Amino acid sequence: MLRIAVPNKGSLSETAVEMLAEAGYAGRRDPRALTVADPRNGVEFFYLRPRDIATYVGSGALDVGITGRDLLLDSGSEAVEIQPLEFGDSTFRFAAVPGTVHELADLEGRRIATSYPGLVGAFLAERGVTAQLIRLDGAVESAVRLGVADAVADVVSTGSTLRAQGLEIVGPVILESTAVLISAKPELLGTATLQRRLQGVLVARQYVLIDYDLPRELLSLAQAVTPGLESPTVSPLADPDWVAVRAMVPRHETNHVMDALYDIGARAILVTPIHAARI
Ligand SMILES: Nc1ncnc2c1ncn2[C@@H]1O[C@H](COP(=O)(O)OP(=O)(O)OP(=O)(O)O)[C@@H](O)[C@H]1O
Ligand SMILES: O=P(O)(O)OC[C@H]1O[C@H](OP(=O)(O)OP(=O)(O)O)[C@H](O)[C@@H]1O
Ligand SMILES: [Mg+2]
Repeated sequence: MLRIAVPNKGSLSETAVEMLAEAGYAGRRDPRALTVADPRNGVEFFYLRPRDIATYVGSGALDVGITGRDLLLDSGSEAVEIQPLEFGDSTFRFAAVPGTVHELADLEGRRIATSYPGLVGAFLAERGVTAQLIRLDGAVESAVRLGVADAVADVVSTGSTLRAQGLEIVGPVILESTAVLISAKPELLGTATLQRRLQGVLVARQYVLIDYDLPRELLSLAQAVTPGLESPTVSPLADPDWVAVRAMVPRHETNHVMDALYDIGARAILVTPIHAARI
């Protein structure tokens, strides 16, 4: 049984659980359950705090896990990132009251509040900056106004939490984070299947199938617009001068592609979602 750690709360939890369901795995019937066995798929799920997942996976107690890149690096765990999962994107930044900090060097000797002291400490040490890290559990943006820190280092998504506390982003990007699959033993039996299934979910989310009919003589023009992954499927129609074409297209390009195909001379252009994929 492959033992898989899944975030039980927080920003990453809902999408992680959805992705696993789309990948055909069993989920929790009881939302408070801490474990779910899925013998048919040869896996067992452990629902854990996202911050703890890298620790469990790094120690070998669990085989793979879903967590944030920032949380992985902060933990100092032995686990490594084996696949980005294309959700839970965030940036990790310093912030301070406008006019007080202009560049990284201005943080020298200052107090920086953060829930990610491992990540921030390593970043500062690599750049030769010595600061006092104030470790807080959350709502770190309040720390400056309340006088326990001179700056903060935290997850930024829209930036509205920072602004509401009278702070602005300062200094370099500490990290671009995203949800990732992590493991300390990626060669373990079953990990590759999990990865392929999750990749299938990503492909199904990113691509659609496009079908259209086309005068045969225009095929090379249309093929340039819809090259597909390998190459498009081209099938004969009853009318020997026409062909039917099928290809995968990035979802966000769908309408541009349909316009371009129509202009070339394609007709009966149909788009359908991909339910599941194994590439
Ligand atoms: N808007 C966001 N706020 C916080 N974390 C986010 C956000 N968007 C993505 N993330 C990612 O989610 C992970 C943090 O999740 P975690 O569950 O620890 O904190 P949380 O979502 O703030 O939940 P809570 O603070 O309620 O426990 C990090 O990897 C972080 O980069
Ligand atoms: O840039 P924004 O879109 O405002 O989002 C970022 C904020 O959201 C998170 O806080 P959360 O609500 O999880 O509270 P916490 O600080 O207690 O973790 C994060 O820690 C930032 O404070
Ligand atoms: Mg939070």
